[in-house]
Amino acid sequence: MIEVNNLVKEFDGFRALDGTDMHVKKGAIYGLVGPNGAGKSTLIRHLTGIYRQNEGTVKIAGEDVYENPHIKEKFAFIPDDIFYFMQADVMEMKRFYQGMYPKFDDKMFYRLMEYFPTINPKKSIRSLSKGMQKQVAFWLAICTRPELLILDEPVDGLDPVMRRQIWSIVMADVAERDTTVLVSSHNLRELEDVCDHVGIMHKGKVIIERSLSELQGSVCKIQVAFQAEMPKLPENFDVLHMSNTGRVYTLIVKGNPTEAKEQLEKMHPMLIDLLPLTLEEIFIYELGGVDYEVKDILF
Ligand SMILES: Nc1ncnc2c1ncn2[C@@H]1O[C@H](COP(=O)(O)OP(=O)(O)OP(=O)(O)O)[C@@H](O)[C@H]1O
Repeated sequence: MIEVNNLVKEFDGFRALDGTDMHVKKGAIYGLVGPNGAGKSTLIRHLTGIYRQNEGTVKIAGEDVYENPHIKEKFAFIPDDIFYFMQADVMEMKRFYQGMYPKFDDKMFYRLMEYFPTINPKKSIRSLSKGMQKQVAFWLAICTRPELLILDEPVDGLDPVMRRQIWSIVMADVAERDTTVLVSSHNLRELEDVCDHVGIMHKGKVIIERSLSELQGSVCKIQVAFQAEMPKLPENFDVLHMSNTGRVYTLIVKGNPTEAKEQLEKMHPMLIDLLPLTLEEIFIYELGGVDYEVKDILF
């Protein structure tokens, strides 16, 4: 559904995107993550046709995006800072969307109304809170029946109940219509629950692009305790991080979790346990700690 190849974007000689590649399959829920300034928003602005690239290609459903009005009917975009005609109310915005999106589903609009009980559709958007304005953005976006939903920090500013509500509406749409979702977020905990693919951006490049299960199968956390001191680990053991509380050591190891555990078992530990790694832990260890120095990427 999305094909980005060797994308370069320069601002006054600075390469915000430096040969970015990204591939998102139809029906995927793809989480785009990366530290501040990695280039996520710049990449999204190319996908939504706002920026023209210096080099490379940006395609949605096989078509070039820039200056292609036809492609805009296929996707809905919810940016971090939503733009509305502030004097307009929700009903007026709905009419505006209906004019722009031929597939706008009026019945769905009224069906979804019950999910947004605090929003009075006759009140001007200006008088709604920031979180409520975001709810309206989702409400209208889903009704456009997009093939692709592009979300930049989508649930920022929403309360926990509404976050869950919004995700359940999006997931239902994905299940029913095979919608593709690209979501950029810093909230890794939330992405972990909804995404099936992840792209990690760093310094203008997508440095890792994998299914979540592959990613979780390529680094592991092992807790291990030995009778005496910690023995020397095998030569091929690629330890990204090690900490201990007394004799219990916690190792973050690169590679296949089962194989890593089997190797340690040969050293006759008193205790050994394979623990799941969260996406947040993978992100931090893959990018080499809080300074985000990429030093241990072997993929
Ligand atoms: N219009 C612009 N003019 C000049 N530099 C820009 C412009 N837009 C982005 N940049 C630079 O490009 C780099 C990438 O910015 P971008 O906003 O894409 O990052 P991001 O990954 O979305 O960051 P964040 O997580 O903080 O939102 C940054 O160094 C930023 O300063």
